Amino acid sequence: MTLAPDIIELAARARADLRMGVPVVIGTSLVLAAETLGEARLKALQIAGMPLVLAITDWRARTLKARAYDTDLARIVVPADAPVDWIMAVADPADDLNAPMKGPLQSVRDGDASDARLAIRLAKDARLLPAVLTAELDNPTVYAAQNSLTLLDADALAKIVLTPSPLHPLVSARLPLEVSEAGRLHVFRPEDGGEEHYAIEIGQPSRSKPVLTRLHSACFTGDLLGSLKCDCGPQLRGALAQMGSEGHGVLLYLNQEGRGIGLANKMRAYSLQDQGFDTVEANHRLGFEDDERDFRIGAGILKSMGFSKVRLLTNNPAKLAMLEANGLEVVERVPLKVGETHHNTDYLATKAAKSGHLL
Ligand SMILES: Nc1nc2c(ncn2[C@@H]2O[C@H](COP(=O)(O)OP(=O)(O)OP(=O)(O)O)[C@@H](O)[C@H]2O)c(=O)[nH]1
Ligand SMILES: [Zn+2]
Repeated sequence: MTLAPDIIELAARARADLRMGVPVVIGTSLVLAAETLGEARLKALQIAGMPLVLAITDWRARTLKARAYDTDLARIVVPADAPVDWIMAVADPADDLNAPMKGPLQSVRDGDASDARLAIRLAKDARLLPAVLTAELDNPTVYAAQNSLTLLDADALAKIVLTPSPLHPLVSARLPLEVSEAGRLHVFRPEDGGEEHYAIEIGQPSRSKPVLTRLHSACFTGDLLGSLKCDCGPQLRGALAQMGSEGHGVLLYLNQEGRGIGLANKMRAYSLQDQGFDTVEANHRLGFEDDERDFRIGAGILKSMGFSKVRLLTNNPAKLAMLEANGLEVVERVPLKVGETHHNTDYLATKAAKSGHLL
């Protein structure tokens, strides 16, 4: 057996490289994340005379009024002498309102966008802004070897990126809680080096009856700091309290901070909200979908714990649909209306108007 890393391991390595500002090779493209691009590497590429393209999502392209010939993304031509600031101004909306955009931006029409699409997926998975600098390589294998870069086969990568990694129960231990002394915390670890997720089991819920369930997405600001901008903290404590008073339930704590964009990007979104954009518009200006979470992860954990029927504590119909589509029976939706403050009225109203949340 070979000791060489397989495609899942190479993808994990590539995510770490991109976060560090190290280039990776995907298919025939050299790729760097815009957010971590350094002046020295950009200069080296420019001196080598490599034509550079900045790939952004169609959401970001819409804000910048750039043509997205590749439907879900746009490949923007980078001027030969562009500094890092130019690239960041395209990638990051922080200064959109202050600094009028340089433009018009020219989009590439010819060629294949599939390497760029995979690169944006990896940048999102690395919780970076979805914007990547790319350059076409004549001989990707030799270039990667000469520069000690991670080399990913595009077809192999395409096969793994869209399916969530299998999760395995790692450890569980008794955890007495304020709401119930019969608490137990289970840790699940994915095979792809990504975030671990947790299940908090209260009591000993029967596996043959519907279990009171909450799929809670991590919210550092709401869960831990008592942020008034969202309703996450009260929802977390409310759900646990209800499980405690009924004597059993299961709360999945999914590490999908900021609806899957990560805390740094969520803070970027909060800055945009201070400029007057709502929660959905802020995600779009950053180049993200409204919601980047994958609820298949939650369905997988529930099934592996032996549950098949749930009473789901939520106001979000997308969670009901995703569980049903992934083999769980939702016998009841239990509303979870807690934590309204005068800071989050607009946030909750936007979720109802744009994300279909039930009031
Ligand atoms: N991107 C982004 N994420 C946010 C914002 N405010 C809160 N979040 C995140 O949104 C997620 C809220 O998740 P959940 O508690 O599962 O809520 P939900 O999808 O609204 O559904 P229910 O609470 O079940 O009704 C957490 O990951 C928060 O970090 C925001 O303005 N922008
Ligand atoms: Zn929150």
